[in-house]
Amino acid sequence: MKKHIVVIAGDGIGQEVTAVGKQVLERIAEKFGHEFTYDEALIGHAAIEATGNPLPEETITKSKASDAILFGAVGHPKYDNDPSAKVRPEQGLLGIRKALGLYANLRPIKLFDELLGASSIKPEFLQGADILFFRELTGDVYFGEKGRNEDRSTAYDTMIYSRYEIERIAEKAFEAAMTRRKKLCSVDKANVLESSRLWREVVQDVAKRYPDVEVEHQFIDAAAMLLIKDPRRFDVVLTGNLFGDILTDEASQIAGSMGMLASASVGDTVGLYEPIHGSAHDIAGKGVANPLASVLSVALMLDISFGLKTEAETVLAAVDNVLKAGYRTRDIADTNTSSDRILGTEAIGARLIAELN
Ligand SMILES: NC(=O)C1=CN([C@@H]2O[C@H](COP(=O)(O)OP(=O)(O)OC[C@H]3O[C@@H](n4cnc5c(N)ncnc54)[C@H](O)[C@@H]3O)[C@@H](O)[C@H]2O)C=CC1
Ligand SMILES: CC(C)CC(=O)C(=O)O
Ligand SMILES: [Mg+2]
Repeated sequence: MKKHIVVIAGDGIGQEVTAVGKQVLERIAEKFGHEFTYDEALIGHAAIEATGNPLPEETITKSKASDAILFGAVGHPKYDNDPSAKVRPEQGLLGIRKALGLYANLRPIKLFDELLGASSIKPEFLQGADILFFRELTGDVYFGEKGRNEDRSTAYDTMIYSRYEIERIAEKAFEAAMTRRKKLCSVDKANVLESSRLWREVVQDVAKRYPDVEVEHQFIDAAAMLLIKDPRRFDVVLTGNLFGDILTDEASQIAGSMGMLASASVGDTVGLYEPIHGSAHDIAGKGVANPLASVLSVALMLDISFGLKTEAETVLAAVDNVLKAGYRTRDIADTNTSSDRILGTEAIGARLIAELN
């Protein structure tokens, strides 16, 4: 199979983990006789430095012409600590999602058995947890009108959703629930927010077309609590952009670490595959970042964009085997991990490649 992949590594650990993700793609192509070609594109802080723009036009053009995108992360402390910055790396990521119509962000939360001890949640509440988040990605407060009043002493961001935006992501989530345990939890704040009341209304309407799916509605505050109290009660979780962003960082603790959660951003055009984490300034450049979220994002790309199920399963099995052999990056190490098994980003990448031989 011939495929063209654009690699947008971005900032901080985005560079480090995406290098491993790309190596896995290259190894899979070699092993299964596929012809994958690659191009690189700029985004975020790296793009601002080079062009003044967090999302250069060329990045959009290259992305639209590709079969899939492997994305790393954006972000730089310079902007995080400067509230008045006019351009920000994060605009690059929000911009590419909008430009490519990537309205559905699928975030699977699956605990590898070997990582039961890595989570801060007690193992007896975790075993068997398997959740698929559908986070809406191109609407909500991230894209609504925002601004300041004249003397800049008041600021606003608008939480806004249209029926159409809610309906299309809800349909995707219900379709997924039909292939899983047929349970769907929609998360909103309909007791307070008008946009959430529309959200709930539309989800209830879509639910009528899926009578086999057991639907529940939870408010975001309670959902955040239930996720940690009893993660196994959830199958598919459907929610908006902001709530999904927050809940899935929380859910990373079910899988052991932010470095374990992959995602697929899909919609109208080409799919973009990205770890859920950011550029992690605190560990960037130290060679210790966990690249498995990028590798698991590659598995999602092989499966969803290319339909290469065996290849995707081969990647998952390689990750599982590396973990079974006891290798860990330090974020997923626990008291039972011997120090010679705690590896850096490149070294665990090399173990994975060896596993794929
Ligand atoms: N998708 C993206 O590009 C995102 C970008 N950001 C940006 O990233 C920058 C840092 O933001 P934070 O709030 O610190 O979020 P973050 O996700 O970068 O890091 C949060 C915590 O998780 C750890 N972590 C994250 N990924 C890891 C990995 N692969 N291996 C080991 N540990 C990992 C970090 O060391 C940090 O302690 C900011 O500029 C922010 O705007 C934040 C979230 C998502
Ligand atoms: C720029 C942010 C919205 C990125 C983020 O935190 C995410 O998509 O999870
Ligand atoms: Mg986030």
